[in-house]
Amino acid sequence: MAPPLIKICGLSTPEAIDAAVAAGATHVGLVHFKPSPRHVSIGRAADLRERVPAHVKTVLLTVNMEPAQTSDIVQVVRPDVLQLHGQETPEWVQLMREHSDLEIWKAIGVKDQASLEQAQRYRPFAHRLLYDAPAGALPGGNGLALDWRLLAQFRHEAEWGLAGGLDAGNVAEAIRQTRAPLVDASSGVESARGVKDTDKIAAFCEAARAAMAALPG
Ligand SMILES: O=C(O)c1ccccc1NCC(=O)[C@H](O)[C@H](O)COP(=O)(O)O
Repeated sequence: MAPPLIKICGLSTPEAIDAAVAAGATHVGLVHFKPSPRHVSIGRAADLRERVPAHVKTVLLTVNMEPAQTSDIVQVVRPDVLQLHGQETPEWVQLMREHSDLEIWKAIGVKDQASLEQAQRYRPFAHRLLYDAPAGALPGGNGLALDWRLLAQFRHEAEWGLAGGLDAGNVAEAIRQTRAPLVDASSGVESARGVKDTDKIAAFCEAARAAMAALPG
């Protein structure tokens, strides 16, 4: 079975990066979106990225940013993965794909079966679909869960991951129901909005690993 993939998103301090790496996260997420309490400037994102060891992937998250501007930022931050978390169209994702060597993830707000089916339009262009709750006050990072039953019933033909309202207390059940190969948490590993909590990060990673290891076959 493939090793479990665990992403901790919305990291904005060196201490939070270190906590996620020490806890065994496979991916760390940097949010570049000014309205977010987790926003990091390009300079800060580049500094934080320097701190991430080679075995952990850095995910840079943007929202509805023009491809040309995104390319400029990518050159400075040098992430491993670009996570598009807005209303970027499949054509937009295709353009990014054609003009960069990066792994590209498209976040999808899942509200019903139809939205899940619509999301498959991104399959030829995105390396991974990241299923999240529908947008709330922010496009993501709202601590809201989607209906996991939708993913459990779906026949996945793309690489994918589960985000939205996950924490140490519910991630095992989320994995049991959906068999998600990648789980992603932000709000659920914070002590206050935008403030990451070392113990919660460690507990989340531990619970996710144990649940993935316990999956049958
Ligand atoms: O975290 C933010 O503030 C944010 C802002 C705008 C777009 C996406 C954002 N976050 C994405 C994530 O942190 C996760 O990929 C995902 O949405 C899970 O968040 P949460 O429900 O808080 O665990």
